[in-house]
Amino acid sequence: MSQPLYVIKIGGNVIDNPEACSRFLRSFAHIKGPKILVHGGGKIATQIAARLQIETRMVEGRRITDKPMLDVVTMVYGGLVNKNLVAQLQALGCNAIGLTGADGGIIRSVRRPVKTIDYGFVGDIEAVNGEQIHAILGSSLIPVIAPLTYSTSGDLLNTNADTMASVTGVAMSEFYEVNLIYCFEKKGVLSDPDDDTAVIAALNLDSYHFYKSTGVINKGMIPKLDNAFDALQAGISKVMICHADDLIEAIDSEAGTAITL
Ligand SMILES: Nc1ncnc2c1ncn2[C@@H]1O[C@H](COP(=O)(O)OP(=O)(O)O)[C@@H](O)[C@H]1O
Ligand SMILES: CC(=O)N[C@@H](CCC(=O)OP(=O)(O)O)C(=O)O
Repeated sequence: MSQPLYVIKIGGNVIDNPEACSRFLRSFAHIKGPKILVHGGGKIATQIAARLQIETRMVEGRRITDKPMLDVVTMVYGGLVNKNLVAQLQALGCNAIGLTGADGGIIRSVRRPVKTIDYGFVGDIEAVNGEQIHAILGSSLIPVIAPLTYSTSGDLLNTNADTMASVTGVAMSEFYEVNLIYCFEKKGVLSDPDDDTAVIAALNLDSYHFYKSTGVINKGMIPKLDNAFDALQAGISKVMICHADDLIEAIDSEAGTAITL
């Protein structure tokens, strides 16, 4: 059996809370062996854009990214958020290296074609350079990946962080037994949105479709789960969705929601 690799995604609501973020990073630092952190930061991008008087428009959970917004997300994801996470991990003894999809050519995308909506500089992922990421991990570095990719025409493209984590995990399953864990600010996928303790311990495709049809699963959880099921269908060993405080317990299947086909 191949070696385990942990691909952990942390969402913007946790990153935006310094105490919650530092608790999460301490747990992340405890994970032994090869690991990758993929981060979001959507909430912070929205706040900084507002300070610059740039309006945020989201359609189906995706940010409309015109040139001024691309500049904001480049600065926020590739700079502010990524480098602060790297600095904090270094202080915890983790040799983290901050990367966008453009660095080392690790994740290439194509600008999303305009159908009814023009998303602007938003990328749909075309290729992940798993060999390159494997080589970085082989140097005992811990990649911290920002949700930006590059196109063959030289653009940086804004790319959903949940999707970045899923496709990165899939590419790495050629080399490792990949565990993909989505960490956010709730205890898992909930069967009652008003009850934070109503965690669904295991969610398969049938129960997902049921909860989606009743509206219990909605908004940002839908694309997150679509990414989770895509990852399982493409060969990832295990996918969990859990609270950022419960990362270690979720690795041991003692907290959060296990996603199964
Ligand atoms: N059934 C559900 N259980 C938990 N969260 C849900 C559910 N349905 C919708 N959500 C929403 O999904 C959000 C998570 O998606 P998103 O905001 O995209 O996450 P992230 O912070 O990781 O980017 C939660 O903040 C929650 O409001
Ligand atoms: C295209 C697109 O929508 N990109 C996302 C990337 C950040 C992200 O995914 O952040 P969270 O994980 O914190 O939501 C955005 O700009 O909001």
